[in-house]
Order: sequence, then C-alpha cells, then structure tokens
Amino acid sequence: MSKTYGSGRAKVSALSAIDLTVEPGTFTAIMGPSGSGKTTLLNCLLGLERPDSGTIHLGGQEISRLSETELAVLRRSRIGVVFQAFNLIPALSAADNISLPLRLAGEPIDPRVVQELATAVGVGDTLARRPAALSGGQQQRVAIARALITRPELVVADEPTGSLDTASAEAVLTLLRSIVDELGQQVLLVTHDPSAAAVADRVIFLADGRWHDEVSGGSAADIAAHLARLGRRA
Ligand SMILES: Nc1ncnc2c1ncn2[C@@H]1O[C@H](COP(=O)(O)OP(=O)(O)OP(=O)(O)O)[C@@H](O)[C@H]1O
Repeated sequence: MSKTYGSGRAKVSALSAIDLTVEPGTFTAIMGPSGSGKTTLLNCLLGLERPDSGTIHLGGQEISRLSETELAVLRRSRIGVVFQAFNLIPALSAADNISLPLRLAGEPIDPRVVQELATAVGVGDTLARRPAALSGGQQQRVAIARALITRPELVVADEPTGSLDTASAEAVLTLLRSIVDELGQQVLLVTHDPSAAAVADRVIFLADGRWHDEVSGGSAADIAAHLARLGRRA
C-alpha cells in the first residue's frame, strides 16, 4: 500500500509499499521515528485516508476497496478507536460515553451490558460521573470501554498511554493485552514508548514511510535499541 501527499515539488511519500494484514487475536505495535508514516497508516486503516495503491485487509476483507458508506459502517461497528487525548464527550456521563457508539448506530442499549463492560475495565463504580470528575487513567478506561461496546474485531490505540502516569499507563496496557488474550480481539497500538510496545506480540518498525523490519516477543530494551538504530538512520 502506498500513500502520497501533495504534488510536484511538494510531493511527500508518506507510505511506500506497505502490505499489512492484522490477524485476529494478535497484538501488534507500530513504531517509528516522527514522520515515518504511523498516523497515515492508521488513517488508511480507519478509512479516513485512501491509499493511492495497494491493499489493507481486516479479518480477510480488503477494506481499501470499500465505499465511503461501507467505511463509515466499518468504523462504527468493526473497529474501536482509543486516542491519547481520550476524546470523551464532556457533557455525557461515563455510562453515556460508553454507549455512544450504539446510540449513533441506532442499536439498543442494555444498561447491564454497559455496567458489565465498565466493571471489566475497572470503572464500574464511576458510571454516573462526567469525564471531568474522573482521573486520566479512569477516562482512558472509559474510552476503552467505549471502543469495545460494539464488540469490534479490531481495537486501534493511538498513543493511549501518552497522557498517563506510569501506574495508569501500565494498567491500560494490561487491559489492552487482556482484550487480546481473554476476548480474542485484535489490538493495533501506535506508540513511541518501547515498554508499551513490549506488551505486543509483534512490533512493526516504519522508517521513511516504509516497512523497515519487525520484532516478535522483544523486551522493552530490545525494542528501544532497535528504535535508536532507526533514529540514527533517519
Ligand atoms: N495531510 C498531509 N499533507 C501533506 N503531508 C502530510 C500530511 N499528513 C502527513 N504528511 C507527511 O507524511 C509523512 C508521514 O506523516 P505521519 O503523520 O504519518 O508520521 P508519523 O509517523 O505519524 O509522525 P509522528 O510520530 O510525528 O506523529 C510526513 O512526512 C508528513 O509530513
């Protein structure tokens, strides 16, 4: 898959010759220096950007060929997204934030299911509160519950621990790991943090918009050393 921005002298090759298949039940991290194409890759996967050429597969389906309407349905029902900045709606309670994707899809909301999911991610006793009355770690757990409420095949997490203290970050990573191990869903994590990436089964390194290489089962130290070599190259 390739993606170019601009034209003529302003042309930037954001991604070149990337062929990515994210397998069910796996945890994949994407790393790379600033400008290496991580956000572009996520945006293509979410259907927010279209690759110029090539393919993206999700669960055996080629999503790069879907229409805008099909992509909107895909984003609403088959992919859950977690951002660094939580992106919760301030005026809504935690419970209403969690159930928002169902409401937007016009699907019925079962308060017991919301309660069960909130309890599973560790915010079962804060459902009536608005985001401002929650800690950063609690807000991210609410955001993860919101990402999971439609039972998506894929959860995409873009620097989900970037705004959290170390203890909350570790708790969120453990939670993301359990989504893969216990629920069998797949997680794709974009991170600059080698200790976050070490939670993944497989770490893909991008450099200059290209798939550079990958490491499976590496420790945080292995991943940091790899990233440092890439950074020196860039
Ligand atoms: N909308 C755009 N128009 C033009 N160029 C863009 C656009 N979006 C990204 N780029 C360029 O594409 C390349 C890849 O950018 P991208 O944001 O995907 O990198 P990244 O790895 O996510 O970086 P960071 O870690 O800093 O967020 C960069 O050279 C960037 O300047």
